[in-house]
Amino acid sequence: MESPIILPQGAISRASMLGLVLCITTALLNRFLRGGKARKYPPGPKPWPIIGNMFVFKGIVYDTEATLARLAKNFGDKVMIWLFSKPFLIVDKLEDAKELMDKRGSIFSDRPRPSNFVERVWPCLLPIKPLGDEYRIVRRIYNDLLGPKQSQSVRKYQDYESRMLMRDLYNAPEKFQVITERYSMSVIFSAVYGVRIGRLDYPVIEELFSIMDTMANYILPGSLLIDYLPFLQRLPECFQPWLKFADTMHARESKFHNGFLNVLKEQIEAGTASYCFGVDVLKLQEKTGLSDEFTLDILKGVIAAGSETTSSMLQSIFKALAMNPEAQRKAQEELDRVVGPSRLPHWDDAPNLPYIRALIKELHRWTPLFILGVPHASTEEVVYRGYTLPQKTLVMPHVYRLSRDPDVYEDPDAFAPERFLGDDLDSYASAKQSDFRKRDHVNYGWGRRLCQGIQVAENSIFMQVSRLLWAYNVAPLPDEPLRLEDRLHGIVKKPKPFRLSITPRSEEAVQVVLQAAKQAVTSLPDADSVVY
Ligand code: HEM
Repeated sequence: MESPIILPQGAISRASMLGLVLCITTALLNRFLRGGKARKYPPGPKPWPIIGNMFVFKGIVYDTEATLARLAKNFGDKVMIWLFSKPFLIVDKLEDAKELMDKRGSIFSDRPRPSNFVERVWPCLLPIKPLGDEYRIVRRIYNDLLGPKQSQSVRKYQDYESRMLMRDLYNAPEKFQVITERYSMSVIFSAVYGVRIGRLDYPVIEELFSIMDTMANYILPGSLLIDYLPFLQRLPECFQPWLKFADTMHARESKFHNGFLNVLKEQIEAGTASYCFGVDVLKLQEKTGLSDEFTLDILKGVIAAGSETTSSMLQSIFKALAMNPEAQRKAQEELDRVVGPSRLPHWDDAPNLPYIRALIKELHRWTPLFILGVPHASTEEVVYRGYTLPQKTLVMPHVYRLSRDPDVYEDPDAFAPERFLGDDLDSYASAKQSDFRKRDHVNYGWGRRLCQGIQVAENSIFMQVSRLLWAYNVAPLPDEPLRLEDRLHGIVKKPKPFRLSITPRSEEAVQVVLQAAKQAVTSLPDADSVVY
């Protein structure tokens, strides 16, 4: 269905004509101010008067990989593009990404101000929140919530759900993408609300997917008219129909999440609640008097940041493993030696599985979650390597290229977990290394905006990779060659639906998987009890 506020692809030129008239004064003023001093900007395509590189920007939104490859070929590893007077710097080199977003983190840790539409729907979505008091409060709360100790406390849900996942893969291997989606959703909802998701076809979960699908059309930068014509946000509210729609979506989402929070509150009252992040946030609310809305927004934010990301990563992992049988074989040899044939791998095995650790790092490097990572905005003008980067420059890490930077990774296109053997640091510690060459991968971002869910995510990935390879062989089907570049359009580039062969490694493995699922216990209520 066409929406009056989403920008259909062909409408950009119409939008720009309208913008041309209304932006002219501001843009000329901007140009005059910018041109005051002689500045050398990084190379990039020549901007059009007023609209800048709007058409290149459109290419980045709708045809990301091809457009970025063209820009790199024509202009090198640092490319500046302009959207009206807003500068964007695309970086392809790990050294530059580290220098800007990590070493100059005091300057490059802001986010672009989201449109008033996105702000109204997700007031507390930390990954897109600009710096400010509210950002600092939420970041501090998340630091406490998602730290190593709390992440350990929710491991029991990851263990439980991964047993269900292993069993489901045996029963319906062809549904591995849905099975993985359910696993990721159930882990994050268990961790946040203490409510598990046994099935994806519950009406309440269908409502979640419906909200997510609707919002996917609006959140991608460049998909709304106001992304191109931001001055429209200064019109009186009655002339901004998208705000009414934003309020409706926010209310719909709140209703959904309140259903989950109410189940948790009932459990707390009855004295039967298991530990989850919601328990901590409700205690904090009692202590500090946070409003109900803010409390709910904090919890919503964890779900939003942690569900699609993990699910997408886990699905890519299936594909990467199938494409790399030799690495799979080596991992299985290690699992057989360390874990043996009669039980599933467990947390305690992790320190004794160096190849699995290296394999997980390589999976992050080889098939990163984002092609173009989450942008960092600067709060002041800097001169970097002779180039001026104006205040509010958006640094866009080209994660796919960064993960194949030949200055750091030998034979970067090869899938070679061996490159990480001997690197015992976890991804969080590795991100803090001052030498960019020593960091394992950049899938969790940089500096002060580094992903706060690393521990939760890494635990989920360890459970899936170690148990999957212990129990199953994953291989491509003869009639379906697998290609990394087959991804869906969206912020998180999920793999397009694909098929695989997933077969048990032995009859004994099947028995262990079925037994482990049978013996698994949980006291968490299921989402079918949620009233929304
Ligand atoms: C494999 C899974 C995941 C990947 C690859 C991932 C990656 C990322 C990336 C690239 C960023 C932006 C970093 C930057 O701007 O430099 C980010 C931000 C964030 N992530 Fe994750 N993430 C994952 C899972 C999770 C999970 C499970 C949670 C929560 C439980 C989470 C919570 C967050 C939060 C709160 C932020 C915002 C940080 C900020 O802007 O200050 N993430 N993540």
